[in-house]
Amino acid sequence: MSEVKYKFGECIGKGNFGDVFKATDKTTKKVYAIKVINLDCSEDMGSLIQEIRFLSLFRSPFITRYCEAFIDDIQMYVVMEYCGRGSCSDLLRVVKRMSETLAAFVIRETLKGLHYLHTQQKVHRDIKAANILVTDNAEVKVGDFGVSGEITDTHIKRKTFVGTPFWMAPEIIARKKYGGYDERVDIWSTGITTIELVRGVPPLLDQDPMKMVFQIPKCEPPILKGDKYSRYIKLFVKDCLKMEPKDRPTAQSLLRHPFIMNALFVEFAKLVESVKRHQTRNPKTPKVPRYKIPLDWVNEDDLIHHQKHDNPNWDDKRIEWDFETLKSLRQGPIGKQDYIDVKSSIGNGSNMQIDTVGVTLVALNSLRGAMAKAAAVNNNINSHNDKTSLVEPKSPRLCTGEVLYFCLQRVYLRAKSKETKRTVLELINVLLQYEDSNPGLSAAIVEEILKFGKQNGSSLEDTR
Ligand SMILES: Nc1ncnc2c1ncn2[C@@H]1O[C@H](COP(=O)(O)OP(=O)(O)OP(=O)(O)O)[C@@H](O)[C@H]1O
Repeated sequence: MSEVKYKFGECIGKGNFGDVFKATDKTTKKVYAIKVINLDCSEDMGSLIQEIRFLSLFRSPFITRYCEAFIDDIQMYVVMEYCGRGSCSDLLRVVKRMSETLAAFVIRETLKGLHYLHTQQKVHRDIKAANILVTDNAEVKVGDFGVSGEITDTHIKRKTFVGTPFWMAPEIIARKKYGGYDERVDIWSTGITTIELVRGVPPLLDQDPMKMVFQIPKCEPPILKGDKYSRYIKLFVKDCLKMEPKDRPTAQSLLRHPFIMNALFVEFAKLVESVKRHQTRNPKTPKVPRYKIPLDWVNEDDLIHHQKHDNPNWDDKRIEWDFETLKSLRQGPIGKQDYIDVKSSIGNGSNMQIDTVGVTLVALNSLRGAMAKAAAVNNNINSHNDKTSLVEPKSPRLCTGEVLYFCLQRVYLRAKSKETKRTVLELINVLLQYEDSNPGLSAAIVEEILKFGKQNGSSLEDTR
């Protein structure tokens, strides 16, 4: 373990690839944000570091600066400019939704950042409120460009469930059909982010992300409906969300859009101030990082949070699940239609090339592969008349193991926070990977739950 020039403070965010920490340069005392990415394999690290070096040459007041990157063990540390107010998604957590003038300001600055990136031949690929950062002085900066995208191009990310597809342009999902994609994917995501800012959530957030992946390239683009929105914002969203990428305006031309003319810095600065006051009155408990960093790199005051993930008895009392949806989920046994939906959404993916979506092609393939293997194993067991097997291989519905993934998808929908959703996706991913090499685990879990249900049916009432 090497000496580092930074002292790590609290964990301020958790992304798909790792945690973000506030950190201080021990000599200059300057504060930075450091993204810690768990790479799990070393071969891609060199090219990632190269990429960060390249990105660190970028200079624009509308993008967060990359300062440097280093590696320790299997983790890469990306040192970035610190944006003290976090992301626009953090702001939305407090204010729920933004007025059109506020959203116009955020989008204007985002478009300036995108214009800069596009002139540098860089496509962001992941524009969403969570990647639009805000400084203490109410400056808005595009963050997280490059890093996530570059990881996408390595096998690290392809093995993993990443993000959610709600902001994703159709051509990223159906690359073959569109013959690739370019910077205009960022214009699509800007349209979705505009809706997210004024409504608090992107369109179709209540949908199953697995189904979304297949629907985005097929369905009509989302529109911003309702009398409370001006025709300018509706038109702006419509212009960004053109199915055909060549019909979308460039970032530069969108800067002259009538909606953008509404942008008011003063309003936004007031909002940032009021959120700051709110956060001072209700300080956030620092997040417990997912990945360990060497404890002697950590500031003493923050040690406790870094150590929590080592403590299996750590009891975080936050209620993470949307129990309101419990009733609708309990309306009776899951219908056949539900099963078919799951199957058909998996089946529809076969002719699509999927990249950085909530459910990757690899994950879907491994689900299919794992299930095929599990079915084969079960068939084999049954053909040998092994009476202990509960699996009906010729069942017209899902095989036993698939039920687990179906249920986990529903659990995903019930999770309230983004972080919990991610954890559920990770769980699905871990199961899929294990299932791939050792078919039968998912079926065994479902069988045990079914057995338990049969034996203890009445005691399975609401035990929450
Ligand atoms: N430079 C920064 N300054 C201050 N806070 C930051 C900075 N970068 C990220 N954060 C905080 O960390 C959170 C998580 O960021 P991160 O980029 O890891 O996640 P994400 O964008 O949600 O997911 P992904 O891994 O797909 O990029 C942000 O929402 C923000 O609150």
